[in-house]
Amino acid sequence: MRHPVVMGNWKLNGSKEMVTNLLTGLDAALAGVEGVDVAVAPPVMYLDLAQRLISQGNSNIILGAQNVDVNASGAYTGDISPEMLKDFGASHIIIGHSERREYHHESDEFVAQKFAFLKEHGLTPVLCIGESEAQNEAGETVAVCARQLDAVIKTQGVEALNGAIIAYEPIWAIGTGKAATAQQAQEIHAAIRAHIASFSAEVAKNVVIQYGGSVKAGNAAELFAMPDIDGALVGGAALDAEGFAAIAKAAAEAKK
Ligand SMILES: O=C(CO)COP(=O)(O)O
Repeated sequence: MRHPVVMGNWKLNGSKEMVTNLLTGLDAALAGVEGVDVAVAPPVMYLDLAQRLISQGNSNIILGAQNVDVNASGAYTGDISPEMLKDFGASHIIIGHSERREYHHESDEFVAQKFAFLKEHGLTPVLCIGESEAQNEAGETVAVCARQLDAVIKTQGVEALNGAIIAYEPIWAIGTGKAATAQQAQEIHAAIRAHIASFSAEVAKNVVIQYGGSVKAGNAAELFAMPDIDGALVGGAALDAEGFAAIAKAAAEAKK
């Protein structure tokens, strides 16, 4: 049975005060919650503070980050390495988010390089895939997701997906309040899993596939009721401790 993972992607939001309030509130709101891995990805500036707050709390919040670069050290101004993320206890690292693919022109190949680099350093890639509205309307959703996955599978082997997390995030659903319906998302998740199964049934059975895009406390339960939706990558709703904890609880409840 796959263990659900609910992760908050805080994007470019935060201050020392906000990080303190959010993590303190989340720790309290998650008291007694079991059966779901809960992770947060603050901006890297706040990893140190987040690590300290999490270690003082009682719930096992997993620390993550929103990006990694592809060099280990040296003359790469502005870059962040896997070992630096590890140094602050961050284990679950988001790569290939559509905002980075779009605003930073990250290609499938570059994202795959990041994937390999994270694995090499023992970190968990949270690989985002997903189609634009135009691609969706053109019926290209599954082909786009398969192409984004194949950049990893065909260069690193399908076993590279063992222990990694895939986040299916349709771009048209991100920050729009227009989430995919549970049925729509299930259909694509099943197709993604079937694509992976065409390489290895075992890997496909075990890989966690999160849904992301306007997940809220109000639609989480119906999404998690779907057999191939193993958790969520949450943006806006992850900035509220109670609301985010409610999403995590819905995952724990649905996957009992
Ligand atoms: O991009 C997302 C998570 O990575 C989803 O963002 P929203 O939950 O704000 O739609």
